[in-house]
This record gives sequence, structure tokens and C-alpha cells, in this order.
Amino acid sequence: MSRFMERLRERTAAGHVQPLELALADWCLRHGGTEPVALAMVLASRAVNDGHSCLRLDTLEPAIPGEAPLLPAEAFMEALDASPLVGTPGDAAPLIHDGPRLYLQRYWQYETRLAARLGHLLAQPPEPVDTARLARDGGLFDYSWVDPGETHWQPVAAATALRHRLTVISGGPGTGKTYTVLRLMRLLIESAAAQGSPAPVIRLAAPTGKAAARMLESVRAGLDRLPDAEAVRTLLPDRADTLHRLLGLTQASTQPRHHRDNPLPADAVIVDEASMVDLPMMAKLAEALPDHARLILLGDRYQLASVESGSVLAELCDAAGVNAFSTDQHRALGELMGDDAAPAGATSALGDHVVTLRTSHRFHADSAIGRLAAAINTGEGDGALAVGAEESPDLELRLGTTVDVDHLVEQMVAAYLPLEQATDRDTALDALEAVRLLTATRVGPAGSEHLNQRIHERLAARQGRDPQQRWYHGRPVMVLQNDYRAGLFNGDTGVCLADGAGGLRVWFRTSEGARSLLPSALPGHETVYAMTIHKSQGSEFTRVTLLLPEADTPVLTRELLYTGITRAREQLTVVGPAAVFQAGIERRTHRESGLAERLRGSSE
Ligand SMILES: Nc1ncnc2c1ncn2[C@@H]1O[C@H](COP(=O)(O)OP(=O)(O)OP(=O)(O)O)[C@@H](O)[C@H]1O
Repeated sequence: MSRFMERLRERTAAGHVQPLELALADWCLRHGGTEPVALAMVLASRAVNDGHSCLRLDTLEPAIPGEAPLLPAEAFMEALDASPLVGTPGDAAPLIHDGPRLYLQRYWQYETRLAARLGHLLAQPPEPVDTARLARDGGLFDYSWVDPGETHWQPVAAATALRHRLTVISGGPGTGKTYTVLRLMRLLIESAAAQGSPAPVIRLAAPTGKAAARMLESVRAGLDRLPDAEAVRTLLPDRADTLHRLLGLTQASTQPRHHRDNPLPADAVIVDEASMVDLPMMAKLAEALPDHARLILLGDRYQLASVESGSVLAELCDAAGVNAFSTDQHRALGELMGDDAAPAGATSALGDHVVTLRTSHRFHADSAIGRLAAAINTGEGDGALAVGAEESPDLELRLGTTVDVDHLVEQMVAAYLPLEQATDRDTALDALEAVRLLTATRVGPAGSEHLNQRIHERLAARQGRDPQQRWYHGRPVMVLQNDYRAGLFNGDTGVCLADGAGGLRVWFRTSEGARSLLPSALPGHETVYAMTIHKSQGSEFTRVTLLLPEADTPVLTRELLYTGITRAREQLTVVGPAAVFQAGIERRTHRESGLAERLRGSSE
């Protein structure tokens, strides 16, 4: 065995290199690759695992993780370019060298195919729709709370989506993304009717079952408050699907039923929680979209990126700037809204396609949670601490040097008692959404596994239950796998309840209403008194307690903290060391990708 493979095996045994990375290196060497190429394969695979779409070559240290460089960077590059396993764009080689980036073939395909489809959407305007009703006197949007001279971003977002095939509407919790798309859908329907065309087929989707259920719930709630909506009510979508279901992806295959040659039967696809959509899924979605359709992505640019590789929404938003429109778009919006139009100042062609909503209608302007979120987004650690230092009914920052975990566990036990005391399904499902303990990590003393165990044991003791008993009335569970047959998806949460006949069933709220399964029919799952912030994406709870890790860790980023605190609807408590909190606010997530550059290229 070569010295290189020996070192790689040792690093694998020590846990610094993944078994998959070792296998890939071995495959390379057995298929005519040299050691630098095998190393490149390890590093490219690691990059994808870390959430990047590719490996940046110009800043790369060509070394086995944790070791000295294998060879100088220049010689490394020469070795890659001389290998038949490393191709240039369009080649079928396992690795693709494209400008300053190195891709695994599959991810190069996802990125370039997505860029090509988005480029098409950017370049082709849709059939024109009359936007007059978006104006101040159009009666569709309430302008009463917008000061004269200030921009009302909601109708600007709707106008943007009417003028373009690709639109991103980004906004924090309660900024009216659903409120806006509801009015947008109404205009699309009314405009088709006015032209004597059939009603447009609009599909609603989200990356998880939970998020799809919330999307539908909020569309329905908004519809109830939409005046004179009787005529459009039956033409609005009455379901929201997971992206898996929308595209017809099954467990057995990575190839969806809908693709370039069998596009989705839809005129508009609206995707909520789009920050959670990873690069492969976004590429599949864009390819399944028919040529004439609109794609509208709703999300929050400041939230955590997807668990899998890519951060498509954040990348589109970063490339666009914040409400930076071209003079053309500015003029068009100005004609429509007079003084209420948005200021011009586009830095990229994407600027016209991305609108950021700024005013939360859920938190008051002076809500401490909202101000804490804003301070975190701008990286103001001192500002965040100052917000926490104020007396406030909705926020408590319990930051010290140490954490009293026992006290925290007792508080959570009290908070979870209503789950066990619930006597009917709806009360129990409401109680499940009322409170949640969030953690930054899964493992460690402040990780979700440990906290789940501690809370489970204390609750069992308090209720006089054997802690070994796995299933009991009031046990909250989270599904860990997609199960298409059961209609449950990774991250869905439910509660186990006595069925009144001596048995137990686990209840879930889905976009098709509440449904239950026998505990034995559940896909992989775990107890969920505590969950990681990653898993909480797409959910909201009335009260959130966020426990920070006991020491700083690279996992703790500004985006993670922002996502965690914005899960709280009414009350937030942050517990942990102050220094860890501040270090997290300062750390930003960076994901390497060439998507924005490709889109710039395609729009020039
Ligand atoms: N312009 C507005 N005037 C009055 N109420 C509004 C306006 N915009 C939003 N709201 C109300 O604020 C609440 C939150 O709006 P909405 O659900 O559309 O926000 P969202 O951005 O979709 O939230 P989330 O991030 O939770 O998905 C809703 O009750 C909605 O009716």
C-alpha cells in the first residue's frame, strides 16, 4: 500500500477522514488516478458534505485533512489537469475543473443545469398582467400603515412577480410573504378571467411536510380575511405539497417523474421556506418547470442554508442586493405606484427579481425578539446584548459564564406537562407547538440528545412512570426519515396519545389535516422535547428556549442563531455563556458555489 493510502487509512481510523472519502480515494487510484487526484476527490467530496457545491482551488491547501500539504499548490494543479479523471466543463470525467473551482461531476451538472434554467426564467418575460390594482387606490393592499414617501414593499413584490418569471420574495417571520402571494394569486386568476383564458394552475410547495402544512394553513387563514374573494376562492390552490411529492420523487429513484421532457402541469409554482431547498432539489424543480411558468420563491435570506449542499436562496439574494432595482424596473414601478415606488440602484440583473419585505406584522416594531433578530443579522453583538438587558415581556437573555442545566430541565418539565395532561387530540397538537427547547448541537452536554434524555427521565419520575417505557400518552416524537407511503417526512413532529381503547396512536398535523399512525408503523423517529435548530427550520413555536453550547463551536453561526430565535412567536429565552453567544453572532456561514457567477454570465 502506498504511503499516501496508509496515511489516509490512519486518518480515517482516527475519525478525521470519512470512510466514503477513503473509498473514493481508493477508487481513484485503482482507476488510473494519481495521489493528487485521489486527494482532490477526498477534498471535493468533503466540500459537498460541508454544504459547498464545489471546492475553491485558488485558496486550497492540497493536504490530507490535519496533515502537511502533499505537494505545492502549483504542482497539485498541474497533476489534476494532466489526469483523465479530471475534465473540463462538458466532459464526462468524475471531477470537473471549471475556472477556480473543482466539482464532483454530479454537482457540476446540478449547478450548470440550474443556472441554465434560471437564466431562461430571467431572460423571458411572462405574458403581461395588469398591475393597476396593486396601486394605492387599487384596494388590494392596505397602504394605511405605510408613511407617505415610504415604499410599500408588499405590492412591489407582487408587481415584481407579475412582471417576471423568476421572483424571490424574502422576509423574516410575519413580514407578509403569504399575504402578498395570496393577492398575487388573485391577480393572476382575475387577469386570466378578464382575458377569457382558463384559470392558471398554481401549485404551492415547500421542502418539508411540516412547512407545506404551515403554508396551506396560512394561505387559508389569509383567504378568510381577504375581502370579496368569493369568486377566486374555488380557483385558488387548496393543497400544498412537499417538493418531493410535487416533482414525483420516490424513495426508489433520484430521477423525478416531472423533468425537462415531462414538465409539471403548472403555470406558477410558489415555494415557501425556500432557504431550506438544496442545490440538487432546486435544480430538479427548475428543470421540471414548463417554459411559460412563473417560479416564485418565498423565504428568509438570513436563515440557515439547506442541510444538504448549496444555499441557492441566499446566493440569489446576495447577488441581487437588498431591493436594488434597475432604472427600468424603477420606472415601471414608479408609473404604477407614484411616490411609493422603490428606489433604483441595481448592482446585478438579478436585482429586479428579488424583493425583501422589511416590516413584520407579527412582532411590533418595538418587539425585543424582532430587534434581537435585527441586531444578530447585522452582526452587532453588543447591540444584541443591549436588547437583552432591557426589561421585556417577550425576551430573556439568561447569559452568564456557566449554565444551570438542572434548573433548565425542571423548567422544561413544567412546560411539557400540558402535553401529558391533554385529553383531546387538538389540545395535544396545540401543546406540541406551544413550547420547544432548541439546541445548537445534537451531541454534548448542551446537545439535544442529552437534554431529551434528561427531560424524559424527570418527566417520568414526576408522573410516576417507568423511564424505560418508550411509548406513553404525551410523548412528542420527530420523524427522522422520509416515508412516502406514510406521508411523513424528515422533521415532522407528532404526539403519542391514548386512543381511549387501551391503545396508543401517534398524531401528526399535515397539510391534509390531522392523521394518526400506530407507534409500530412509524418510520425512524426520536423523542423531541429538545431539537436542534437545524431540525426546527420551517417550524414556529409560541415559546422557545434556546440553549447555547457550553463552549464556542464552528457550528454556531449568525444564521443558526437568527434561525433559532425567529422560531419564537411570542416568547424567547436564550440560555448559555455570553462569550459563546457573541462568538456565534460574529461567525458567518460561507458556502462555495459558482451559481451567482454563472447567472451573471448568462444575463450579460
Ligand atoms: N399589509 C398587511 N396589512 C395587514 N396585515 C398584514 C399585512 N401583511 C401581513 N399581515 C398579517 O400579518 C400576519 C403575518 O403575515 P404572513 O403570514 O403573510 O407572513 P409570512 O411572511 O408569510 O410569515 P411566515 O414567515 O410565518 O411564513 C398575518 O396575520 C397577515 O394577515
